[in-house]
Amino acid sequence: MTASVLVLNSGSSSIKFGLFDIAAAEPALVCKGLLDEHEAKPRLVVRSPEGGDLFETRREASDADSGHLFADVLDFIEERFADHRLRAVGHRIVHGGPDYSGPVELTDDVYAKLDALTPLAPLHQPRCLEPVRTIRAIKPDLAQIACFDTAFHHSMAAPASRFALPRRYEERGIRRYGFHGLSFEYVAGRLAKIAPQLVAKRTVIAHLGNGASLCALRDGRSVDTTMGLTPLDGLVMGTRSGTIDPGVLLYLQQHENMSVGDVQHLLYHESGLLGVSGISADMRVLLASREAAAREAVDLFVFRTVQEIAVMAASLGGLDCLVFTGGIGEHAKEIRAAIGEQLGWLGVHIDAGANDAARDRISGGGSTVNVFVIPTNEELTIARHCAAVLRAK
Ligand SMILES: Nc1ncnc2c1ncn2[C@@H]1O[C@H](COP(=O)(O)OP(=O)(O)O)[C@@H](O)[C@H]1O
Ligand SMILES: CC(=O)OP(=O)(O)O
Ligand SMILES: [Mg+2]
Repeated sequence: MTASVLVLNSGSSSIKFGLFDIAAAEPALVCKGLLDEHEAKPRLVVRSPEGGDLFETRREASDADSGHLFADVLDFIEERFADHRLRAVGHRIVHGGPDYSGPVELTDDVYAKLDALTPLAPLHQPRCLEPVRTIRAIKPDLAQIACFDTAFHHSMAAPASRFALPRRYEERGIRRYGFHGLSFEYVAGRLAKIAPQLVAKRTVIAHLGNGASLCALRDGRSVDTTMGLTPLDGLVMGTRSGTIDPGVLLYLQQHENMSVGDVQHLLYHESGLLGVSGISADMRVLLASREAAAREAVDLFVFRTVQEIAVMAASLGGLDCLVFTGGIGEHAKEIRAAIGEQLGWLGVHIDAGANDAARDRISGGGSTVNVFVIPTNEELTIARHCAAVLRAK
């Protein structure tokens, strides 16, 4: 029997999963898939590592909570990969709060602590935790392991981690945590393989997806990031505002008759690319649109990303390396080109041909900053953590 782990990656716009063989030191992908809840009949798709179709099923909307779809995934794996022994399910958990700087087994106590962090990631935490409960109900003896978006940033110290609030709030855990850590960890590892001479250099990784954030790294460790207590801070995102004058929130509540819940909904679900364009949260749609408002939303996304890259460079005292990742970072060459153009003053020069090809290094000869595109792999990071936890058991 081959030992394997199932990895679930619940993001704000997608639920991805992967089955990994963990017999060797490096986990090997056996199959991957997607739970697509956006269509009328939610769909489960499973593919081979090369992308070939292995399995697809749809559920009637009335019968389509993701619990049922997770049960379908487990059934499929048991049937199709009968020679595998599933040792654990690894979960991407967005918020780990102050307590977790590494992966941890999901006991009832841990689950309760993570559930209590829901107000700090209302868009994500319930989606991350729901499959834990479903799988516990179906397979109570199967180990489940939490891997946190926040863990990679535990190396971040004051002043980067601090808000300018009275200190008693920091004592209660109100500080900057940062997210997308599983992605930053993977990309930093890949960069160390592709360009080992750059590990000690001043690096910014731009994870630009539906959620988006930057990480400033020194010696491969996070020293600053654009997200804070919640994944609402920093860059413009699909439906999230990113950094906003806190006075706006007070004004909306005091003078626009909005409740706290209304403001939360506005900032998490109605803002960002969707709010500014009035068209879509999807960068592909905006880039293809001829509407002025679509262009303006894209311009604001680029402008804020450029500004924050400069902020990260200030935290590092300069910039030697810039890496693009995430759905937009990996696929939207127009966005990379626009960001590169506006960062010329910082020594960034992106080669147009290399940018089109989008493989590894995309900086031109005259660039003092090494620019890369590195596709992220949060699932593999989780599989590695799970394998390490199981080995230590
Ligand atoms: N070819 C592409 N061109 C431009 N944007 C793209 C392309 N492919 C994906 N994207 C964008 O990537 C974003 C989703 O990023 P992704 O990292 O997959 O999301 P999530 O944060 O849910 O994991 C969407 O805005 C989507 O439009
Ligand atoms: C933390 C976060 O924003 O995640 P995602 O990009 O999956 O929305
Ligand atoms: Mg994501």
